Amino acid sequence: MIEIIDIRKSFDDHEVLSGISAKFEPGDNNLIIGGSGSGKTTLLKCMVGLHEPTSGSVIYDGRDFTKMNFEQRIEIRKEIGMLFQGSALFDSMTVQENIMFPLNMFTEQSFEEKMDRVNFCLDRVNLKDKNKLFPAELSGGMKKRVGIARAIAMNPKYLFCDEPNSGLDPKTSIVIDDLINEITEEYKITTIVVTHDMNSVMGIGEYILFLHNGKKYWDGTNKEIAHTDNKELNEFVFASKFMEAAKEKL
Ligand SMILES: Nc1ncnc2c1ncn2[C@@H]1O[C@H](COP(=O)(O)OP(=O)(O)OP(=O)(O)O)[C@@H](O)[C@H]1O
Repeated sequence: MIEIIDIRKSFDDHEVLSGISAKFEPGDNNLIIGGSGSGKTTLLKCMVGLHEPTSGSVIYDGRDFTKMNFEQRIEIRKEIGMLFQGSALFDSMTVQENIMFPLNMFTEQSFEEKMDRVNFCLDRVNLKDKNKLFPAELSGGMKKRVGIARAIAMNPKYLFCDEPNSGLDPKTSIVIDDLINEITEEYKITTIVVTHDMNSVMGIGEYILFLHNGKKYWDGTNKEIAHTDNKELNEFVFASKFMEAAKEKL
């Protein structure tokens, strides 16, 4: 479980996160949603240590990450998998080398052990035998799947995904959502997904944290979201005529 307590973040005098608290449970797809500039990516970066919060705490299963020094944080970093926006694969490396990268960085495993893990992860994301391809030879959806394979290579307890569906067609987006959902349940990972994709919200949002202007405006489940009277959330989720009409049936 990851708990964030009263997270604040300012850049110069501009406060972009104003006291966010939430609990993200293992085995659940935890989604952070909100309009552009609402602070989603900044919150995610504060959680993994890419930004230091101005104040507040990030607790990983009882361990206060915010109080740790660089060395102490390494242990938690090893337990974190990240799927970055745009997949962030190394273009000069093959699929296999990309997935092996964290194993080379963080483990003392033999080459055979690492190969076993690479092949297991590739199989898990339905990319068996694609080891030798380079990122330029993959479709957008395949790149995301390689990104997921790399993110789970270290068998993470925590998985962070920053807009996993950006740039994908609706059908491929659902494939990626389903994969994240399956992996989360199967390995009881505490998964946190930053998204603006309404299909994801409705499809896999077991816990949804809605940010607006750097503040927590609402949290709840995808079942509850259609029945909220929160004005800002309604305007965000049901902005399109299609979603407005769909709401009646939810
Ligand atoms: N490194 C930075 N320095 C200064 N301001 C920043 C920095 N990073 C983010 N911001 C500001 O913080 C606010 C929140 O940005 P953030 O990227 O977290 O929003 P977001 O909800 O992820 O947006 P989007 O959906 O467009 O990616 C914005 O006003 C942005 O300009």
